[in-house]
Amino acid sequence: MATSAPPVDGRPARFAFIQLASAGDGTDKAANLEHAREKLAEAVKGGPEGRKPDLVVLPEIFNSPYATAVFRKYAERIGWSPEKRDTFDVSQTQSESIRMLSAAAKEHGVWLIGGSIPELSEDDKVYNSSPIFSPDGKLVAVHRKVHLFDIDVPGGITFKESDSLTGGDWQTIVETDFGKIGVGICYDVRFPELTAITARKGCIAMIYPAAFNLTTGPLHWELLQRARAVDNQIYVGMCSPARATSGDGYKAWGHSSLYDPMGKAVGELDEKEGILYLDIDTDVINKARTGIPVTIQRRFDVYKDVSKA
Ligand SMILES: O=C(O)CCC(=O)C(=O)O
Repeated sequence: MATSAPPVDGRPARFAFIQLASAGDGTDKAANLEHAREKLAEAVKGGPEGRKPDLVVLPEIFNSPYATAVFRKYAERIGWSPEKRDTFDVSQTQSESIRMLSAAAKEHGVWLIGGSIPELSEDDKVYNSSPIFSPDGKLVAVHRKVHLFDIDVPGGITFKESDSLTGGDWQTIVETDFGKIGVGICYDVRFPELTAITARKGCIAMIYPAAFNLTTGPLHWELLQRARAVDNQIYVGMCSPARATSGDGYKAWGHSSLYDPMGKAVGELDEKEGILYLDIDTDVINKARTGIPVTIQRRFDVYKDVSKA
């Protein structure tokens, strides 16, 4: 039996989370895209230290209002599927958001988790989808939010994504030059199995474009990220939109943040628009796994099949 966890593959890297404000009231898609394009150009400059990030992340549903009634209206046909992973040609997509994001990733030479956008599928369903680009502008993956945000907290918040969205049915892992990264979207963070499997497949981080609210944000936003990070001894981060300061639309919690494998905050924003730079290091993962060796102490003989429990 192994006495220490095998080291993870990867190298130190820098992330930039863009806590984006909607342009105006959020209803003007062209303005939202233009604002995101400008903020991407700002993020790659690397802030006061001038250190360019390896990976830039945008928030959940950044090109449309976050409202079930309008997802279909804003939805775009991307045309990517896991079967087309090696052959997908971004110049053929009908999606203007994908074209803008691909061009930005290529122009700036960065990995890009392009937040999420409403996607219209070939069979006319609408998904909440996160496109991921390599530094040459290739669309390497699209994560469709697996777990839909259907909740009803009396006196708090009621939201039912399944009114207009369908849940995705694949897990998303991207192989970058600094390590494997898992991607989920917002409510997906509440399902520890997705993160556990991602970590066991060798990921160094799990990143969620997200948009928590003012009921569950203060209670669970930080807790869920730290729990996923400590359980799996990886980095876990969520990138939120900035909180809208006017109007009666969705009010996001903000507080984009990243936690390390020991549960320590690498960085966190408040609720306002901003760019968060975050440095990660695989040594931190390896040290955590050597010191607290849960990765090699698991008892799958006792909890063989969690789905049947
Ligand atoms: O899980 C939560 O409390 C919030 C989730 C959410 O806002 C979302 O999935 O968009």
